[in-house]
Parts: sequence; C-alpha cells; structure tokens
Amino acid sequence: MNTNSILVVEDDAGLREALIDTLEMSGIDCVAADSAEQAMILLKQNSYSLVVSDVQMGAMSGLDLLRSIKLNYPELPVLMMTAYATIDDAVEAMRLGAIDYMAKPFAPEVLLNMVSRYLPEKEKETDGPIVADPSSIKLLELASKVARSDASVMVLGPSGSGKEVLARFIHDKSNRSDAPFVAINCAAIPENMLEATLFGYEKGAFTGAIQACPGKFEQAQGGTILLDEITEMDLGLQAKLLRVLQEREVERLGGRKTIELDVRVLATSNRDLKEAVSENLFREDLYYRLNVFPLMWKPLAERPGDIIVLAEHLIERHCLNSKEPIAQLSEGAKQKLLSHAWPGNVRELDNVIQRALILCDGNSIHQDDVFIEELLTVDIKPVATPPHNAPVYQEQPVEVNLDTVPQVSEQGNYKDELKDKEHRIILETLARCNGKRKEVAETLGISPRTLRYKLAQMRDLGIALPA
Ligand SMILES: Nc1ncnc2c1ncn2[C@@H]1O[C@H](COP(=O)(O)OP(=O)(O)OP(=O)(O)O)[C@@H](O)[C@H]1O
Repeated sequence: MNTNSILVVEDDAGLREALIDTLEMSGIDCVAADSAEQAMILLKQNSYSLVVSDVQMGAMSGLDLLRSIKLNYPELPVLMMTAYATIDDAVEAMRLGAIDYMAKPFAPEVLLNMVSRYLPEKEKETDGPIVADPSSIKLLELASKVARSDASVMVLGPSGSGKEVLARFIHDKSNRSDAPFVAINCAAIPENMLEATLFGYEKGAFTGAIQACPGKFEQAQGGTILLDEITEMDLGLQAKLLRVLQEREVERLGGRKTIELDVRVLATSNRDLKEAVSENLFREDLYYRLNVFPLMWKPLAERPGDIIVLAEHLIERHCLNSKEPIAQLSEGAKQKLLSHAWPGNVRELDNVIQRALILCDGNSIHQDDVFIEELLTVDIKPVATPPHNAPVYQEQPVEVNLDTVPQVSEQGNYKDELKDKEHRIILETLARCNGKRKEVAETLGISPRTLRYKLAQMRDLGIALPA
C-alpha cells in the first residue's frame, strides 16, 4: 500500500463518496472505510499517512477510533470531521490528540487545504537528474547557473521527460534549498479549488471555513513554488496569478490583508507556449513574466546518451526499494533500449524497467525481458463528416498506445476495470478527434478541465498520450 495514502472514515455513503471523489480528483490516493470497525481492520493491513474520520458513527465512534489510533499508531495524524452542533466533540478530539478538525458542512476547498497541510510530502524518488548525453549535461550546467539567481524559470519538454526533476534540481542548487519546495499540479486540482489552494482563505470564506488556512504560496515562503502544467490554468486565475507575481504579495480568499511574499517561481508546461499564447489560452503578459529563463528537455530519443545511464539508475532505485540485489543489463537488452523511440520519455522507460525486473530470472536483464509494446496505430475515422465545402486535409492518424493502459487484474477488480475502460475510451476518442482536446471533451460530454485532469492522471500512470 502506498504510504502516502489517506484513510477516510465516514458512515454516510453520499458524503464518503464526495470526500473520496474530491481527493482522487486532486491526485491524492485514498481508501474509504464505512465504520470505525472497518477502519481498524484496514489499519492493521496497510499503512496510511493520514486518517480523516467522522466523529458520530455506529457502535464505535470516531472518538473511540481516535483513542485506539493514538494507542496503536501514535505517529499517525488524525483529522476529525464534526457537526457544528457537536463542537464539544471537536474540543474532546483535539484533547485526545487529533491534529485538527473540520466542522460539517464544509466546502471541498477546506478539505483539500487541510489535507495538503497535514499530509506528509511524498518521498523524493530521485537524488537529482541523471544525465550523460552532451545536450543534457549542458542543460544541467545552465540550470545550475540559473539556480543561483532568483529569476523565474519555465521548464519545458514533452510529458515524462523530467521537468519536475529539473525544477527540484534548481531549488536544491539555489540558496533557498533549506527553505520549502512546494509543487502544485495546476491540471490536477479542480478549477474552482485551485485558487483557494494557491492563495489560501480566511475564516468564513466558504462553508465550513472555520479557521483561516494559508495557501501554497505562503507555504513556500522563503523557498520555491513549482506551478506544474501552468498552461492548464484558466484565464481568470492566470490574471490573479499575474497580480501576485507583480506585486509579490498575496491576499487570501475572503481576506483584506495582503501578505508579502518571498517566493521564487518555477513553472512547467508540455505545450508549445507561444502557440498557447496565440490561441488565447495563455496570457502573453504572464508568459513574459514566467519565461524569464526557459530550459527545455529534449525528447529522450533525441538524447540517446541518457538512455542507458537512466535505465541503470532506475534499476538501482527499484532494486534498492525492494531490497533485491541490483540487476545488470545485458548487451542485447541495452541495444533494445537504444533502438526504441520512447514516446513516453523517461516515465515510459521507468515502466519498461519495472516490467523487466519482474520478468528477468536471476540477476541479469536479457533482451527478452525488455518488453516494449509497439505503438498501435488506431486509424478510426473522425466522428463528424466535414461539410462539402470544407477544405480536405490529409490528417496523419494519431498514434495511441492502448497497450500502455494497465490490464485489469484477473480477479476482476471492478474499480480498476472501470478506470481501464475509461482510459481506453479516452485514447480511442483522442485518435478519432486527431488529438484535438476540445473536440474530445465535447464528444465525451465532459468539460475540457475534467478531460485535462483525467489526461494528467493517465500520464502519471505511464500511459503514453499523443502530443
Ligand atoms: N534525468 C532524470 N534522472 C532521474 N530520473 C528522471 C529523470 N528524468 C525523469 N526522471 C523520472 O521520470 C519520471 C517522470 O519525470 P517527471 O515527473 O519529472 O516528468 P515531467 O516532464 O514533469 O512529466 P509530466 O509532463 O507528465 O508532468 C519520474 O519518476 C522521474 O523521477
């Protein structure tokens, strides 16, 4: 079980589902329990980073659960949910060792901010970018120089190429390295919650906002904030962000006081930024403010010198994690890695390596253990036929790799099966619509925003998406 996952304990099925949806939509792993008793069983089976629990439940109450957790797992933080009428319970919960409480009803923003405040940072997966190709070495040298300044940096490159890794490297090499590095994925947080997450809110700003909560900018005070996938932010919020960057101060939602900021801003995007500006998807003034220093990863296939060192690094990382001896790559395996085009870049390489480590016998990875699915070309005709007089373009069929969609387990896990089907439908619709995101959203009847965060989740699972 992922140790960065949250256990949500709530006996009201509707509320439980809403809590889980809000957390999952924001890319946070969580598991639901419908009673304190079930939570006790789950706690014995898995480890969690945070428990969010209701107080009033069946035979065993949330306070009983809290007592038991403090006895058996004293380090595990517990966040309680109480009804307004039972504020005494909240006081009792704090006395028993809860880290905080939320008074029902509360807005999703309150849940997300509380969780982001108390959920420990995910452990870093890497000690820094691993490179050997001359172009990547140059990029790192440049990044080290830029790190020493306070300039805003835009890290560009295709999906999975290592933009977040490079952003962390810049922070680590800067004189802010002892201060926080706070990353926020603008594509993953639902649109209406992103503003509160970035800027924080004052008491009373929403339902359930019983206390003020600092946003990500304030959490990054003295350090660095990474605005991941910045081009996915809507235009209204881009305007507010621009103001914060210009004034170097933030105003929490529902507040009047301004808070001075000393935060360095890094941003990433896998889009062509100029194109996003010309399509009016990204503000030109924000582009110039953030793009003071652009750094760009090439696709992995265009820096072949990195492939083997990265593969060896990933093997070492996974073998150390599973406490296995470090496996070696055979010559044949190396040749196979070098001859692939890596449309999913380093993230795809990581998936291939993880598979190879499962397939290989003994301590050596052979050519046949390197299992690379060939791209499937899904040549599906567009849904709508163009009008008579429309210019006829010969569009290249969009390549989608349905094989990178993880297969459903044989035991028939319906939740996984549903996700698997959803991923396949999205990939097929992308192919039908020749990759046009707006058309895909319309065809599927979902908002472009919903499509964007579903795509972001798919990327995180290592599913190769057409550019
Ligand atoms: N040069 C590198 N050295 C070590 N690990 C790397 C390197 N580049 C990428 N990785 C690993 O590959 C994975 C993807 O990297 P990362 O998340 O930084 O990519 P990204 O470009 O930000 O992706 P996305 O556009 O989808 O957000 C991570 O597990 C990361 O640790």
